[in-house]
Amino acid sequence: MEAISTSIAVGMAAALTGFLASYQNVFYYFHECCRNEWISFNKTGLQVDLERKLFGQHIASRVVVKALTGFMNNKNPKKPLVLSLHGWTGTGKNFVSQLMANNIFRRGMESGFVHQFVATAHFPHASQINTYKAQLQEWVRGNVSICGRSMFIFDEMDKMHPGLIDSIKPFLDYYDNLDGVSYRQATFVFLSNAGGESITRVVLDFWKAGRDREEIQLKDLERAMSLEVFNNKNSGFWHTSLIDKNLIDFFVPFLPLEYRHVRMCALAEMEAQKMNLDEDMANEVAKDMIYSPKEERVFSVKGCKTIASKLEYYR
Ligand SMILES: Nc1ncnc2c1ncn2[C@@H]1O[C@H](COP(=O)(O)OP(=O)(O)OP(=O)(O)O)[C@@H](O)[C@H]1O
Repeated sequence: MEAISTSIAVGMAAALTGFLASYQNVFYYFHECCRNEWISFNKTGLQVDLERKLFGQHIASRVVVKALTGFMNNKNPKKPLVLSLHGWTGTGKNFVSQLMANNIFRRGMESGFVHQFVATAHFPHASQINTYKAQLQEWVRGNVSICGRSMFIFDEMDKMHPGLIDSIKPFLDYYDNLDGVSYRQATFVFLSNAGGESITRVVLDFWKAGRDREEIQLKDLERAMSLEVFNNKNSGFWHTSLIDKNLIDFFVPFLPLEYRHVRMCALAEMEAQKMNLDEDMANEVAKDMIYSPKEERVFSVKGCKTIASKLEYYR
């Protein structure tokens, strides 16, 4: 009798465990959690997105795919992935961050594991730097302890207070863990306009020499770009040892966009807004943008920014 009741109890416990496990699976199917169902890198998806949606950025596309593939496939990275995206306004830095998030997190930028900071909006007052430092450190620590695969995007990095950049430095380093939290699976993406002038100079030289833009390689830009970032006294980077200490894994240059790219942006935006594709309107929009330098007028000063609002006007 006793044996029967024991086996019934064991059976019930097993059934309950099974029920709880499947309940948990159903729960996590609908509620985002730090598991593979919600976070997994889709390399092909990223490649396709970059090929189809990102215009004129052959180097950035290549570097981003390479960096993420290596990092996401490594079960035991030695440090978090740190990408620094540089270039003129409107050339696609935020856009690429979104494409990255979309191909790692099922909820993309809406994911609770993707965190975006904008220097001027989130940390506007230099006098409150100590409060910001403490808040930022706690925010990063808290979120990484919930999910190691968290992604942090820092926009306007060049406007960020040097002290604030310094305060996140330990998270980017090769530490096994800090106070019991390991940051090695996390991704940090820094966006800035620093380096934009140097990048433009190199692209202009290629253009003047009649060379194909696609011939430009990362090495053609890297040196000029890092010199500008280093020497720019207004840039937050200048004060810090992020670059000094090799904490940035990849510099990702964004090239200034030309008329043909702006045109493609206009067509893409029409598609996004479910409008009929109108080549003439795309030409008009592209023609109305301002191009620099003064004599050559090759590069759109605002890149593809403001295209969406311009379309409203032409409709
Ligand atoms: N290279 C590009 N290819 C396709 N679309 C682009 C590209 N660059 C910009 N766009 C479009 O323009 C919009 C604005 O660009 P985005 O915000 O990515 O620029 P940014 O480089 O981050 O600029 P900023 O330095 O001012 O923040 C994007 O949402 C996208 O729709």
